[in-house]
Amino acid sequence: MTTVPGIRVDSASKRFGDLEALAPVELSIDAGEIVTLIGPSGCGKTTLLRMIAGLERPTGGSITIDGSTPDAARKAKRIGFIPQSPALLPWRTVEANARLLLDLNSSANPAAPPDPIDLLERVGLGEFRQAYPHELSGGMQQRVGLVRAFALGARYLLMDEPFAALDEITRADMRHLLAELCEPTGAAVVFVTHSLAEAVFLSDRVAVMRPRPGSIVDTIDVGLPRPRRPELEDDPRFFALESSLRTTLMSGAGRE
Ligand SMILES: Nc1ncnc2c1ncn2[C@@H]1O[C@H](COP(=O)(O)OP(=O)(O)OP(=O)(O)O)[C@@H](O)[C@H]1O
Repeated sequence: MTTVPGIRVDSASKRFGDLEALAPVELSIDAGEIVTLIGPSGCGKTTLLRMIAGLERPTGGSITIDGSTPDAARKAKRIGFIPQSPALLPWRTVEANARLLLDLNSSANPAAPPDPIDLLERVGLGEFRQAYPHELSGGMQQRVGLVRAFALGARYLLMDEPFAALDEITRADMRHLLAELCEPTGAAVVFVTHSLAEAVFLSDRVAVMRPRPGSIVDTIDVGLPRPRRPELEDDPRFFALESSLRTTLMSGAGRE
């Protein structure tokens, strides 16, 4: 059997009753690529992400991950899903929360996943291993959420506005941290956001969406070298890309 590597969204569409949430969408994401979905509220970003995660079934078309169904990919631990709120278990310590997905998925991942303790050190939470979630700030909790997802060693990480609830400064720290974590693991990321800065800083490509019905109107190649460092946000190329993405977003929403 030939395996098609990466995430392939082939004319996938979604209806909720009478509502056409997503018109047929085409999207290909290669191994190791970081792709952002951006667009106004209600354009179907979460719906598309949930279909890729196998949490919603497309009404039409198909989605494959390394040649298998999203459901099979999730069961094989190829996919990690990171929601807006990290939903840590209050009765488990930081370290036990970081290990949670490993504990729930007893069969070993074929690719040796990174050690959660090392990851906690890398994200600056080494001293908080024995703390409980209520003792942490929102940004620290989301860092535990990232560690928990990366510790699973999944090849594909699907993130639904993971930093939306954080203040601007913490949010910037988090995107810098995420970019750093992605490099050694080589994980591909599909990242949903409303933030132009997050889209430009993190992505290899940005898929711009519009609503009624949800669709991808343009895909922008960011073309900046990786690894991305925080200084990039002072680079004129960063501002130029942010501005061009804003224009595409406004015209996609019919506001030009
Ligand atoms: N389970 C559901 N049942 C019915 N309608 C739904 C369901 N999930 C989403 N929708 C509808 O589908 C459309 C797309 O929703 P979705 O949450 O994917 O948009 P979004 O782009 O992620 O929005 P936001 O940026 O506000 O999170 C919306 O009109 C929404 O009301």
